[in-house]
Amino acid sequence: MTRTPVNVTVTGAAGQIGYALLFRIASGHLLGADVPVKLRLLEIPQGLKAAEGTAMELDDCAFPLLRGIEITDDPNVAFDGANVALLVGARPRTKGMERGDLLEANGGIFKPQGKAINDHAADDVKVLVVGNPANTNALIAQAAAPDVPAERFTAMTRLDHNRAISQLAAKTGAAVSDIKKLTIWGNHSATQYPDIFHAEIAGKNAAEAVNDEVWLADTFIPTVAKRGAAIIEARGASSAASAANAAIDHVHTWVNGTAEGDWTSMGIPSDGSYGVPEGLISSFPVTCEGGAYKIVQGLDINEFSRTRIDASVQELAEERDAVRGLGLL
Ligand SMILES: NC(=O)c1ccc[n+]([C@@H]2O[C@H](COP(=O)([O-])OP(=O)(O)OC[C@H]3O[C@@H](n4cnc5c(N)ncnc54)[C@H](O)[C@@H]3O)[C@@H](O)[C@H]2O)c1
Ligand SMILES: O=C(O)C[C@H](O)C(=O)O
Repeated sequence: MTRTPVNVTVTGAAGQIGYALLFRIASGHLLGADVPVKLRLLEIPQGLKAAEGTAMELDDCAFPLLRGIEITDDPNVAFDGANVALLVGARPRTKGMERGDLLEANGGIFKPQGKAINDHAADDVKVLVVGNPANTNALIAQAAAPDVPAERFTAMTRLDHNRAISQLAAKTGAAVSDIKKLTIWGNHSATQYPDIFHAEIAGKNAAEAVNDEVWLADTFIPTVAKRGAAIIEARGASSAASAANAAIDHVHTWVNGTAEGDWTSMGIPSDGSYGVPEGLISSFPVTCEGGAYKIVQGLDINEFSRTRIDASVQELAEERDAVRGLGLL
């Protein structure tokens, strides 16, 4: 049976994450090896020529699943009929720019894109925001799309989740595939909290296996939370292939489900669970099934975790108040 292609829109398509992302979408890693895709690439006018170059390379791969590429600088065209929207393009922080300036500049991007999704996307649209500050950009886009169910707007903390698994594997000598139920809580920022208290290594509790609170507090948490800055320092540019890989993982899991006995981390609108104020887009442990996610309930949060979750959530609330003050919500 021939399947109808899924429309996948990627913003910031000519950027470095876009370059690492598009070939994997077209080769079937985003949705599945039997799911044809049509790509829509959104760029600003200065980025269109480079996006055309990337599209030429995509053509040159002769991917069997790729059923078309459209390039545009108009969000209304880019999101028309979109089933999956990957919002990667964002305004990077430049010298002398304050956090408020960054939020305002990104408001100018994510508000119109949210409106375009509201007006033109397919009924089943799923949105992943990668562009930073990802959680608050997702909130801005979601607020501009009142006709789209709020839970369809998500922010990426899967890169943090993957980083944490890798650090834990390195510390314990375990295989990455043996580590389950790790959680990133809060914001995709240096305040995020990677939680190993409910994680398992080959079925055993990870915190007990590690048994080293000093390593946890002074090495593991800051290493994961500041990994983005460490990559920038080492590479001279922010993470790209690993960010693209995490975007693929995030959507693949959302659409195809979490494995039995495991969960993942996603930035999603809070329903008030775990004391996170309703509406904030915060990272939670979630399971996915049938194209929908659910927050894992009933986890016991100890004092060590509570303080750190609260600090990151507080930062999210401040970002929300700042964009509200700018009239973006
Ligand atoms: N959430 C995460 O884990 C995570 C990880 C890595 C990077 N990021 C963020 O992802 C974003 C993209 O990173 P990058 O390295 O690809 O940046 P980049 O500068 O290489 O590319 C960004 C692209 O976006 C385009 N763009 C800007 N405004 C746009 C708009 N209004 N519409 C469409 N396109 C637009 C630019 O022209 C550029 O081509 C950054 O904000 C970065 O901080 C997030
Ligand atoms: O940290 C950054 O600024 C880039 C990105 O968000 C990352 O986590 O690698």
